[in-house]
Amino acid sequence: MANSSSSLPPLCEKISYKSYVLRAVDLTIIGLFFSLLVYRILHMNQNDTVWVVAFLCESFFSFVWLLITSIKWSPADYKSYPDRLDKRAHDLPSVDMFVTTADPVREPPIIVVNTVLSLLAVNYPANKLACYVSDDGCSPLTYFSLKEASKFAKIWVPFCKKYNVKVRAPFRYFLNPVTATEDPEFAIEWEMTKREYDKLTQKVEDAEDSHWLNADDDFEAFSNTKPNDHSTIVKVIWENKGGVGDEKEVPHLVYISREKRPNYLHHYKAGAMNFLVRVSGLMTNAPYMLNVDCDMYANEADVVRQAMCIFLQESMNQNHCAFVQFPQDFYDSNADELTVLQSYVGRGIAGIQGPIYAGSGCLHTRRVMYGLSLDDLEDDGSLSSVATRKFLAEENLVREFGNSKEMANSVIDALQRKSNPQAILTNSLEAANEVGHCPYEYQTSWGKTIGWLYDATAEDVNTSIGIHSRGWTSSYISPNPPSFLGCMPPGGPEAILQQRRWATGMLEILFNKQSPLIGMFHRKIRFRQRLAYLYLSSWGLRSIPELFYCLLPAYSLFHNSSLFPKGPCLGIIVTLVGMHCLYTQWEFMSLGFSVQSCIFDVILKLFGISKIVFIVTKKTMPDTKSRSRNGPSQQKDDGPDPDLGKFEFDGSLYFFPGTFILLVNLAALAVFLIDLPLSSHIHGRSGSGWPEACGCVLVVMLFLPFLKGLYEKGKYGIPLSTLSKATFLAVIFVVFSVGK
Ligand SMILES: O=c1ccn([C@@H]2O[C@H](COP(=O)(O)OP(=O)(O)O[C@H]3O[C@H](CO)[C@@H](O)[C@H](O)[C@H]3O)[C@@H](O)[C@H]2O)c(=O)[nH]1
Ligand SMILES: [Mn+2]
Repeated sequence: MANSSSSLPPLCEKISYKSYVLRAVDLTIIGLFFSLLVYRILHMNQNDTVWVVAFLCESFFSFVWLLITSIKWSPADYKSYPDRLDKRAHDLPSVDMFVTTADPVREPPIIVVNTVLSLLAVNYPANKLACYVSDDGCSPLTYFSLKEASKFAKIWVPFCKKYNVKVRAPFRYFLNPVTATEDPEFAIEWEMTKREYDKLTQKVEDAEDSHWLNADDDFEAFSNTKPNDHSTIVKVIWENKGGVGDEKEVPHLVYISREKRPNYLHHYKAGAMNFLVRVSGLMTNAPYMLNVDCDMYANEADVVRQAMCIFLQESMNQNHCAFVQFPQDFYDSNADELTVLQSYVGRGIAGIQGPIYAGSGCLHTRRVMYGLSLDDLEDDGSLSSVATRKFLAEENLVREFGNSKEMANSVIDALQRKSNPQAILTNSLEAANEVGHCPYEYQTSWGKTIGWLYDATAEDVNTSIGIHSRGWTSSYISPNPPSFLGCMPPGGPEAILQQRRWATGMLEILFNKQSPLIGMFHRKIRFRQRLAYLYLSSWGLRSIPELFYCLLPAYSLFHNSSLFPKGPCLGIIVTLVGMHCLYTQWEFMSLGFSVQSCIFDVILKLFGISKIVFIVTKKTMPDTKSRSRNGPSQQKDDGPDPDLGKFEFDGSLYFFPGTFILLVNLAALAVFLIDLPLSSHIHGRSGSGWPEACGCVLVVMLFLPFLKGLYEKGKYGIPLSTLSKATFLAVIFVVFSVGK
């Protein structure tokens, strides 16, 4: 492992992005919020309900801004130097790589195949890697595709290593044709590899509607199964037995699907992750575990080495890093908001106790996942005597990790940092099946204190709090080019469904036993880290004051009451809004995004809160095959897709609040403009006026995609049913606000 001589240059460096200008801006905004609140309190008795509601909303926004300022105060991340790794570490630690998939329709197997291939081909000793795919869909098609992929891997992996290919997901790699200047030997191999990849995609495509299933014994396990009703399936697709030539370059590949029965809780992805942890523990028991969603391929061959730079360096510094998180980047452009959020908020949190685990693109340490606290370790990283007694006693092992002797042994090895992988993977098949049974976790600590935690749909943030609460830190590295790329649903129903799942999942955390609200001052989580979790978990709640605030300007116009301060104090709110807009614009633009993209941000946040199940988001990929058939000459002139980034609507209730807000504000503006010539005579100084009208204009601008949706047709237009319901409610709203 790492050699501790300190004369060598470090494997990684912490980079601080502290900026006094940004701090000043953040503090000024807090100051403005504060003045506004004071003004509202001083004038409370001269104004009516609007004033009180505005005061409440603004108090909430001020609090959120306080949290944001605390988060962004000292941003940092790590830069790693993978080139230095070979000199430092003679024997790199092994890594188990996990991929989760759940639905062969929403997550087409060819996407899973590409992710798996990109992992099998990473730049790391093949005998130190193993790839496990968990399939919650129990799909023979996925299994078949992976089998075919493992054959192609014997061509693909050596090809990538020979030519030092950067992007090792074939569907991305083959987007760029070979250029004429390339070495002829390379060109021939490129053509050959591409042909094989095309064959693979063809086979996967054809398999969708063929009936080979019954003919092949290997698929027997899948007969008469339903995704939510079947026994455990564990299949070693490819075992790296050392061997010679190309074969020894391909790491192990294992397909697993845990038992499911309709009357058992399966805990979605977290349940799948815990099964992955157990099966890999039985088979290879690597000290590190990389996990990605099935659409997140490794975009950079050195990913694992980059993370190792942190782990191996940290262990020398006694810095106790539990996991290394890469940012979630996307190859389709539906995720601008998320990218911006990660860049500022992500790095901010990374500078406190370490980034929050984001569910994908992360390397975890197995020991930490087995529930260890920082206190359980001696300085040299071995278990303390108290921890040894606590964790390694046989009855404890059974109680915590379940009733499997093999599992208990593998846990002991892992906690004591002895890797002891199985000489022959298939020897562990029986034990692996056993730990996949529905009742296996019953009354154990899986999902409670061990592994991925269960009591929230946002299992990532929840698990992350658990780790930070035990005193561990984590590290964030965001190399350029990005290490992992995934896909995001386009703006519209799919995106809102996803955001709603996130919002509710995080809200569950606010109220579960790990809540950042309770126990603010005990446990080993740092205070500002807790504030960061509070910011994230209360994210969904923000929609309520935001919704009210969007209706206030219109209400005040109808009701002729003033919403904003009068006279020079109006300057407070103008500066506040102006500064905030400019600031957000700057954040987006400095990362190279357009102005429009930040508008989606606001809109997507305005939607519902209720309990929700984990509906897997739909994944799509660019069509490499049709491109290649057109020949390289036509590749470049694919103009920009005119529908790209357009907002889609459907008849669901999600679009109702947005449409309603838009209509109310448009109506208020219309009334204001008609009334304008008269109003100066009728209304006194206390009523509403231009500032409130400007407020309405601002709201309409925020809802620009909805405004466009009023005119567009088809899926880009707001459906008539939503429109009529929203109109109906808007009329009631107008009558109510005028009448009082
Ligand atoms: O019952 C389930 C449901 C989902 N998944 C897998 O979980 C992953 C994430 O699901 P996806 O629908 O892509 O959700 P996203 O919203 O895109 O995922 C983000 O948010 C999730 C939490 O809400 C995290 O788990 C993810 O890692 C994070 O990328 C996918 O690989 C799924 O196959 C399962 O294995 N079993
Ligand atoms: Mn996803």
